[in-house]
Amino acid sequence: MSALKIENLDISYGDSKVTHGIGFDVAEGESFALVGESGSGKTTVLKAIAGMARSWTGSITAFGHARTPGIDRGFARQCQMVFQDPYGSLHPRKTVDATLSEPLAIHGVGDSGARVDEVMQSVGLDRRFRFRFPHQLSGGQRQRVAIARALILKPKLLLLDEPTSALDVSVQAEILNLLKRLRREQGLTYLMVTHNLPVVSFLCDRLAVMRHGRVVEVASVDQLKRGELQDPYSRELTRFSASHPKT
Ligand SMILES: Nc1ncnc2c1ncn2[C@@H]1O[C@H](COP(=O)(O)OP(=O)(O)OP(=O)(O)O)[C@@H](O)[C@H]1O
Repeated sequence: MSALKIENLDISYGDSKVTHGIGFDVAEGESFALVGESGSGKTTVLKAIAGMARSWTGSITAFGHARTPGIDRGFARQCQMVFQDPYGSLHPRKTVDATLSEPLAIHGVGDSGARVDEVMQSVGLDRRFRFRFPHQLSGGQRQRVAIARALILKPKLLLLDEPTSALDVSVQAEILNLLKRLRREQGLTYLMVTHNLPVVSFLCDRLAVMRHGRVVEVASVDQLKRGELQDPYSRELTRFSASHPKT
């Protein structure tokens, strides 16, 4: 079974159609990147999968569960999103404990104290941060909280929207290593939007290249590293990519 299957996905904002017939499959345990030009619709695809796009047609299926438009709690248990800016995505007046307990309460999961402890430990957040507010944390700690919140319901699939681009360079490597370890330890599947091809090489197995709202090529990261992408735009995009990040 695929972890995620996207078929013929057209997403619109008002009268404006942003994506055209998007389709790709992500295997269970795979880390898959969406790359491509700015404005090509990468984040919009993640938002549609996460239930944050109002108007779309086509199909979005995670672990055999077809998403229904709007709130779909069954889908949310399987699939959670981590946003680019951990400061903007965390509620300024909620402590780490409140942020992490909330999804458990919404989904009626008991024993939140133990689960909050467990997830904080898994993302490397010290217990003394539990009752701090976002402004009392560093950028890297805030992104760990955002990742912990995404993991609290034990989803199998994480949607990662530029998860390190808002962070200081020295912190980016820490978060990338954390994501790599979490995937290995918890058997997670990732769908990640990024502009950073070395990050793709470091964390992903395959990639789809998007342009003008369409997927122009799906390739393996090995093909990317060997310079074997076929589509002219993909080749142009990857010309400047080189090595792995030093993590
Ligand atoms: N809320 C919105 N309302 C209307 N149009 C939007 C909205 N969000 C995005 N768009 C438009 O949809 C298109 C795709 O945007 P999207 O953010 O998905 O692109 P992207 O590939 O992720 O770009 P980037 O790499 O710069 O983040 C753009 O033309 C953008 O202007």
